[in-house]
Amino acid sequence: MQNLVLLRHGQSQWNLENRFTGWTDVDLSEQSRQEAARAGQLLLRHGYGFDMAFTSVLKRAIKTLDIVLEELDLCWIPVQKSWRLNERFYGALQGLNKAETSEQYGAEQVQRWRRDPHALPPALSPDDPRYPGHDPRYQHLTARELPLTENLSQTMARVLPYWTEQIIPAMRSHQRVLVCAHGNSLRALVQYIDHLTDAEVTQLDIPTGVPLVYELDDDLNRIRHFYLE
Ligand SMILES: O=C(O)[C@H](O)COP(=O)(O)O
Repeated sequence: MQNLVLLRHGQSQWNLENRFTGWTDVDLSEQSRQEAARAGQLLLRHGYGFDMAFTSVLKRAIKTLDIVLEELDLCWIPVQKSWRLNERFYGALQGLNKAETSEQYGAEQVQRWRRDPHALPPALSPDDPRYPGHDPRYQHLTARELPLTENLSQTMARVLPYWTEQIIPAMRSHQRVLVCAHGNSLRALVQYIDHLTDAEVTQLDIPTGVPLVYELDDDLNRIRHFYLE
């Protein structure tokens, strides 16, 4: 048996301000540093150790991971960063306040954009300053890979190659793995690992800063999973 730990970054400044974030590279809030430290302490107390970690190219996940590794005294382990673990790209909603958007479009529509795995938020145009093609960290991406908007099933489609080509091989070579990512990139991963239906994933919310432990058999099938308390 082996463990895999998934962790959503601590509260970001825009989680706090209730704004759609997506690929916007906002920082952690003050509170989240404590959340991340607590996640690290919990992992330490329950005896979890790691040989390698994976995260996105967004600072709220990177900094959360740094704080967790600091608590575990594991700052030295290899950390691999990829855009494929980024938050779901929220298109033209990025930056908007979620409550104000509900007032404008109706709560039901906004809930569909947020949770329905096939609902596409309004798209950006490539000349929008929020388009990731303007950001040097995404320069190696093809035009097809650069999103204008994304639903959860598209997020899953770009997370899965990373899962099968990087994370699974690390676990197959018995590396103990920590993945620090985002609410929706983790929802996509959990839908895949747990074989959730679209109806089930619509109900799924992953809390910030709480380690989600998967116990996997030798074929990396899920035995059980639980949040560390
Ligand atoms: O990108 C965001 O706004 C959040 O990280 C996730 O938001 P959601 O819960 O509205 O999907």
